[in-house]
Amino acid sequence: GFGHSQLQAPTFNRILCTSKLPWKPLVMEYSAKSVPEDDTKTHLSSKKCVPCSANDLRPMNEDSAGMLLEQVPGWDLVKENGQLLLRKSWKVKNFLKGIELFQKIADIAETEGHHPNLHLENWNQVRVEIWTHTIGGLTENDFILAAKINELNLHEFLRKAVAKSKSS
Ligand SMILES: C[C@H](O)[C@H](O)[C@H]1CNC2=NC(N)=NC(=O)C2=N1
Repeated sequence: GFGHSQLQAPTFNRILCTSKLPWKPLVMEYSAKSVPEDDTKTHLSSKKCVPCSANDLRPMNEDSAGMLLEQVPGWDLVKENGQLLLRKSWKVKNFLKGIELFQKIADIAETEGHHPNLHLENWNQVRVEIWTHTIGGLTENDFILAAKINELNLHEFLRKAVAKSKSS
């Protein structure tokens, strides 16, 4: 087996917040067009990703991301090289289950037109990272995709849930 430490983010990544922690936003408004203002009560998983064009999307700030993070349990908010992203890890039963999980996630991504980075390492460690590449940051699209991935029934794929890192 392997220890939890191997599943944690590399040290140069700063985990800002996990969705299990309560988030106390200092700023109660979403930034600019990252999140439509009249739309904040609709559950993310029932929304649709919008096309990502740098013209009308701006990356959301940490406070906004922290608020939306509450709606995507198990996802971490990570800052990497000054850029925010969403990350979630699972330990799958075997390599092929990892590939099958990728296919399920890919189906969602293709339907939404929004795509995560998929990692399968050390035969059974799956890590999914999501951000909006076109703008180099997080938009509501990323949280919508994370919420839809959360709706997958992963029972047949998982060995057991990967423990979250204890530090934050
Ligand atoms: C037009 C279309 O929305 C873009 O090409 C999409 C496709 N999927 C994408 N996925 C992600 N994660 N970020 C993007 O910027 C992105 N761009």
